[in-house]
Amino acid sequence: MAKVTPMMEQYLSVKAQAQDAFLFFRLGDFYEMFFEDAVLAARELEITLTSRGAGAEEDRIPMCGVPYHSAENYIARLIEKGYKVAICEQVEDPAEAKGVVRREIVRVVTPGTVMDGKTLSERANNYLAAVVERSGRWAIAACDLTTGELYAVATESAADAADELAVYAVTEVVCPPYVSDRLKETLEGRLKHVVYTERQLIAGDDGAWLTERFPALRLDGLDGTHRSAAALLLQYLTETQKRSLGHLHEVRVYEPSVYMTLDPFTRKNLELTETVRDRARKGSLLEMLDKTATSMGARLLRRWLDKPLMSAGAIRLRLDAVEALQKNLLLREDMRELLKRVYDLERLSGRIAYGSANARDLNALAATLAVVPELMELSRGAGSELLGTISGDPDDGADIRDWIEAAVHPEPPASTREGGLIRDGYDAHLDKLREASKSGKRWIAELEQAEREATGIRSLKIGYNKVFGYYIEVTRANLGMVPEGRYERKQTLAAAERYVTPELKEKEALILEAEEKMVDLEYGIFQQLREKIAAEIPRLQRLAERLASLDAIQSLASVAAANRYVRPDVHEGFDLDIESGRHPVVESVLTSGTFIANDTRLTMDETRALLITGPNMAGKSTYMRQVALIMIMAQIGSFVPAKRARVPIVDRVFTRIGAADDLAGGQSTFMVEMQDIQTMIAKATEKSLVVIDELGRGTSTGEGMAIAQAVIEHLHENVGCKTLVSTHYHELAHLEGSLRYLSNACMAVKESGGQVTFLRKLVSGAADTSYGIYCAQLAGLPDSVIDRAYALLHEFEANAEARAAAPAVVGAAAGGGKPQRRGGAPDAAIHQLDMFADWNAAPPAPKRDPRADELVELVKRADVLNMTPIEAMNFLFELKKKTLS
Ligand SMILES: Nc1ncnc2c1ncn2[C@@H]1O[C@H](COP(=O)(O)OP(=O)(O)OP(=O)(O)O)[C@@H](O)[C@H]1O
Repeated sequence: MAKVTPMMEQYLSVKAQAQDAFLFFRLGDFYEMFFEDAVLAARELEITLTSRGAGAEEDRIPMCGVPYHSAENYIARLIEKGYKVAICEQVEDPAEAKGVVRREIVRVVTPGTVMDGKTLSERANNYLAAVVERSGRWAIAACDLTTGELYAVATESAADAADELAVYAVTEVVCPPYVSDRLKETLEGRLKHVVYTERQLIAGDDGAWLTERFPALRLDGLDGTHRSAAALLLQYLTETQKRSLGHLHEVRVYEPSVYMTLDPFTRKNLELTETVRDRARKGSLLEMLDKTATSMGARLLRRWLDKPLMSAGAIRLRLDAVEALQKNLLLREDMRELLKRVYDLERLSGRIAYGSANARDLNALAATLAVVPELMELSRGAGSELLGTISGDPDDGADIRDWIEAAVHPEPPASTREGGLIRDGYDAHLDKLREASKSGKRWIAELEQAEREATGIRSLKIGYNKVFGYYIEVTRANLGMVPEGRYERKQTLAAAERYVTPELKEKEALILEAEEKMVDLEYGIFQQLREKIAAEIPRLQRLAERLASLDAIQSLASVAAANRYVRPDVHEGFDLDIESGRHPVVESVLTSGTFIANDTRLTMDETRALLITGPNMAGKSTYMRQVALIMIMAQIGSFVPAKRARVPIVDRVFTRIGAADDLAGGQSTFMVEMQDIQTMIAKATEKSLVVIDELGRGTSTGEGMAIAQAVIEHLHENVGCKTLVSTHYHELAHLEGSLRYLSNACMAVKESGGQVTFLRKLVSGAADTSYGIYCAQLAGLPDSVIDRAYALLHEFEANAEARAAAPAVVGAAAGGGKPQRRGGAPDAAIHQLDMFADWNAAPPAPKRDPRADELVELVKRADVLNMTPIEAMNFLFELKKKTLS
């Protein structure tokens, strides 16, 4: 483009500072976008693309725009789609500008830095993280800009860093390019909707940079790697926010080992915060546990669930507090009622720091502070150490509340630029101006009466509009009575004429001047107050944290009381002993009393691993998940769904479900499963809990079974962790004989009159069958298919028996014999029924056809789940050829 207009020149130079964002360029009442921004925005926002001349006529450029008053909506839509928006405003008064009005970017909104709008959930944090790598250590600095929380943690590998990022459910990651490549590779799409923003590390000394730019920021405990991450994060925030970040006043550093590690897959699979099927909060453990009354409490409870504790002392402190409230219904109810009056102090503080809080926000702050003394009084009386600490802090923000109550009008408008913000009597000058404006208005009201009398026009009115100011209005019928000379015509309407008089004009000038001054003065007073409060933000944040903790504890106590949960006895040993445990979520959706409770005993000296076989639909997955959930609940300080529970502290919970259940995940799910198993084997310790549902299902039976056995043996021999494995491979039951600490268990069923009832009771011993065909029958498959399936099964079993008669090929890895302690026969009342007992006596097996055997063998060996469609076609073609040959 040869020559551009001065305005375009300005646009291009501003755009150069916001390459990776849409530039919303303010022109009058619109934000305009040009060039590629315009083309893309028109498509994403479904708005009309136009063009305008930018210099020479042939250089028409694409453009589109959105009205500034509805820009928030458009910005939110772009952010939701993972874009960034740089907002460029006029920064000088057009009247004073020489040439093009100066324009600057005032803020860049990005997915990780949204401060308001509907993109932001009230009950969840919105984290932005910076990630750096230094000599193999990966540090993360994560910040929720809306609340001012700022954390730093360093991990030893990219995989661990990825786990941490998943905990924060970050929406945006700022990192150098090589780090983003590694993270993307490690996360492999497991963290959905993350925007990667590539930035280089800051040049020079991170620590010096931080102290120079953020002198008030506390950096205790940060090492060099943490500091790099914090500096990168704050540099990005400075670049995008272009304003005070006074509410970020402390970086909290922690060791990853102070919390239980839960990888993204385990979180997802256990449905801790959202369900697998529709990623909804409803149906998750969080939804079950969340009876908080405030958004702060809801966010804190989620953070607790994201990071279960590892210290028995800290867990017991929380449990004591929960117990104190669980036992005291009245206290709990009173607390809840008071908490309902508490506003989101964390986000209010953020808005105050940002200078975007309005007068209503300050009133909300005062209303919140008003509740604090009573809440703390209740908390003090509850009789728990943690509640005592929370209420022991004497700061209730009474001074801040007084400032607000003295100054701010009880019912102010949402805008801070229209006056009406400040109470009468607060500022003498403002009162004077108000009086002047009021007396002017009184004078005008009196004038109306006087003019009616002077002219004899009874319908004469004095009105006001923004364009013409005050005027005297006379209807057309009365125009003849208008005094000649004294009234000056100003505006003609269809039914009336409007006039002014010199004295009305003079009064108007006085009133408007007073009002303008009043608006400015009120805004000035308000701003001063807001800044004064901004200096107290660390206090407000501490208070917010105390209130959030009360709410989270109150929530856990309410849930415990409502669902008959018990206090777990948490200890640092190995043994797990749950009497009559229940699955908190499944139980809540079943009609009361129908959930069948089950015991769990995993001990160092007897059973460390359970191999659970049993029919489909019998409740294996539910049972294993319930054990994991109970352990996680205990470590966040929650009561648990059981009659009694002694729960050891675990460092990690791993879960893995069969590949076939995870098909939505992508192409090679079996590969992903194996990678997860690899991580599990590498990371699990004796203090971990491993839950594997349908191990090795994604490949052929032989290989699947071999892998399952090898993994179980490895966990048993080399790790010694608590393990729950469910399998369809009943053949693996023999492992009980060779693995000292493994026991068989199964889900009991009862049969009567050809009907199978799942009893959902875990009993010792191995199941004989999966009842898969029975399930198929329940699902309504035609009788012909069911009959044929039974016939084939019978045949397969006969083959298997024949093979079993040959020399054994599967040897036990565990050396040494194991005492005979097979699980024993199931309860007499509960038969591990052999569905095929009748079958053995039933029609003789069809005559053996070697060709059919070969086909069956081929089909059995086929790894269908890992075949491409073409391979599957070829395979089918081969089969067909063989049947014809
Ligand atoms: N203890 C229980 N009490 C009552 N109902 C239960 C119980 N456990 C499971 N259920 C019900 O049984 C259904 C099947 O349970 P689950 O998915 O755990 O079975 P499964 O043995 O893992 O089956 P599959 O092997 O087919 O995956 C669940 O949807 C649940 O509603």
